[in-house]
Amino acid sequence: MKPMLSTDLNVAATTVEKVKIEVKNLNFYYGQSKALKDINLSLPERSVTAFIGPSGCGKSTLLRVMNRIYELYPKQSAEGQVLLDGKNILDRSQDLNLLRTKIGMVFQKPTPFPMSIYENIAFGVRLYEKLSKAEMDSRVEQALKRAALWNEVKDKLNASGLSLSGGQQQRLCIARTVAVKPEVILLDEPASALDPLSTAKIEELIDELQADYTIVIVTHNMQQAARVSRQTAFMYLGELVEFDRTEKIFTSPREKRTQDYITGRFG
Ligand SMILES: Nc1ncnc2c1ncn2[C@@H]1O[C@H](COP(=O)(O)OP(=O)(O)OP(=O)(O)O)[C@@H](O)[C@H]1O
Repeated sequence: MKPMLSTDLNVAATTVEKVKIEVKNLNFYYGQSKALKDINLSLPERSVTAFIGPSGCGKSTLLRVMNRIYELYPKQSAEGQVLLDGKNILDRSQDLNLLRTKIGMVFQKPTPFPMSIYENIAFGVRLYEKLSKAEMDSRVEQALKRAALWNEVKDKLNASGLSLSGGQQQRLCIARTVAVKPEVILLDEPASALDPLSTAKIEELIDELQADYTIVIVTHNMQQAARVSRQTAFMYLGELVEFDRTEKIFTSPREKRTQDYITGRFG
């Protein structure tokens, strides 16, 4: 357990709390092009952290490093460390399957599998655990309840996941992520394709989930960052410009570039 120090620039909290993810001297490359420049930040456990900044500043790249999804693509590489509970997940000896059970990810566009609502959830669980039918039924129900979708789908668990509305599909994807019992949930603009009502539901859900999970959200929407997160990282041109408590970032940021961005002067 590593305490956060309130004197450090990259520290969001003033109280001592457990750091879940610590990014150290992280650089990221798409081929020759450097997309992340010496990023350092510590994310506290069981709270929501938002990444904000203008298009192309590296928010999604930073999120994608956190579960090594970039490794699926040739010519993408990371240098430095991302420590999950003190262990470097970028270390090749780390088991990728185990990592993916610990760190789940939800994408901008809802991506249900072309299978039933029930199977959308059971499929991922089966990859990692052998459960009886009753146990699986219970896991599916719990996950759907957690994602605030149970009441809407409990009578049609055999219907296709694709038959749901966009907002319901996104909650199904969150249920699918929650069902494998991760420790961290990465959300890449999870509400940007949704209407205001569905967006509000997703935000409520994020608020509830932070009691049990460490959540990182990339968002273009500054009001959303202000509503859902406890700490916010402002990025610009691949650099982490400022990281602090969300209230501080939005009311009295330390850096002029942050001030200019949050007041809409660029971006
Ligand atoms: N697959 C890729 N190949 C090459 N360069 C890429 C690739 N994906 C992203 N980049 C570049 O890396 C930089 C950071 O992109 P990234 O998608 O992380 O930004 P972002 O802040 O999430 O942007 P947005 O808000 O528009 O999604 C940009 O300059 C982008 O052009």
